[in-house]
Amino acid sequence: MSAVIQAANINKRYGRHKVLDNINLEINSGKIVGLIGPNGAGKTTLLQSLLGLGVASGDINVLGEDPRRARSKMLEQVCFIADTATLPRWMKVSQAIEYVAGIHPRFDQALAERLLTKTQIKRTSKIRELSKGMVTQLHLALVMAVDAKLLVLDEPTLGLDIIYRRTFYDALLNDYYDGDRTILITTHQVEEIEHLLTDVVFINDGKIVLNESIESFENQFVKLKTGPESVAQARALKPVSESRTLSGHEFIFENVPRERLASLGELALASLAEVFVAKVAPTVSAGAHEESGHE
Ligand SMILES: Nc1ncnc2c1ncn2[C@@H]1O[C@H](COP(=O)(O)OP(=O)(O)OP(=O)(O)O)[C@@H](O)[C@H]1O
Repeated sequence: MSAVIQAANINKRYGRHKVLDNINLEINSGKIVGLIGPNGAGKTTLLQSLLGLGVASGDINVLGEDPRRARSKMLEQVCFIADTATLPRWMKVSQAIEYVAGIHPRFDQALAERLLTKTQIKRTSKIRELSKGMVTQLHLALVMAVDAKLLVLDEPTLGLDIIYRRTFYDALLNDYYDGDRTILITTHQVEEIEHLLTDVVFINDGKIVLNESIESFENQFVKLKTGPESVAQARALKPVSESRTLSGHEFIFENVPRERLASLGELALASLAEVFVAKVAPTVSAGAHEESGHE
């Protein structure tokens, strides 16, 4: 397995604001990596730095090239869709397809057309006649039809309804991903990508706070559901978060052996969203703890 992205000591400032704070990241081929962080965490800035679209200090190597020196060569093997991507409004859908076919040697026009048949978009429509969600669908169809080694998606399903979001992620996994390609994806809708990721990276305030394969994530974190009788014992084992539910209490633990927890209640897998909230918003869970301490 070879490294597709290697980034070491990446730093970036806007004035006095440190937006990327000594980021180190390595992503191997065949991985589907979720880059997850709250608003303003630095996700887009990091993606842009990795693709040479923004200037950051540090060592960056993407598919064997330094994107700051050989950006066009690197981009031949990369497909990128930004959350702010636009298409010329006067163009017809058919013209947009022909345009990409003309500039991208690895574009599969028939595949793009096939993907569009899963939407309401007509080839004869002008871009300005499409809804916002349909423009995104068109973008995604164009991007997924490019045979790239690395696909970078920044909030790809923003503004899309749940039915199309599901269709898109199904297509990404079943039609696009071949086990060799690498996909780096940012989204706020963590629950929707959880099942397709091989690896997860949490970023907060410009720093990576978690970087694990899903397998090791599932070993590391566990959820305990318990009744009031075991709350004190559970708290003594230092959960990373605690919340009240209708039926009792739920705790998330990090690196606490399951044998120590099993007698306190029911154990379950902790979801990415639950751990994300626990790791990235500790003040919120501390508040929940205080509240539940009154009983
Ligand atoms: N051109 C700029 N000038 C000044 N500050 C910027 C600029 N671009 C981004 N920032 C700041 O850098 C930080 C990271 O922004 P970035 O867009 O990378 O976050 P993000 O994680 O992608 O957020 P979101 O999920 O809201 O899109 C934010 O605090 C933002 O205000």
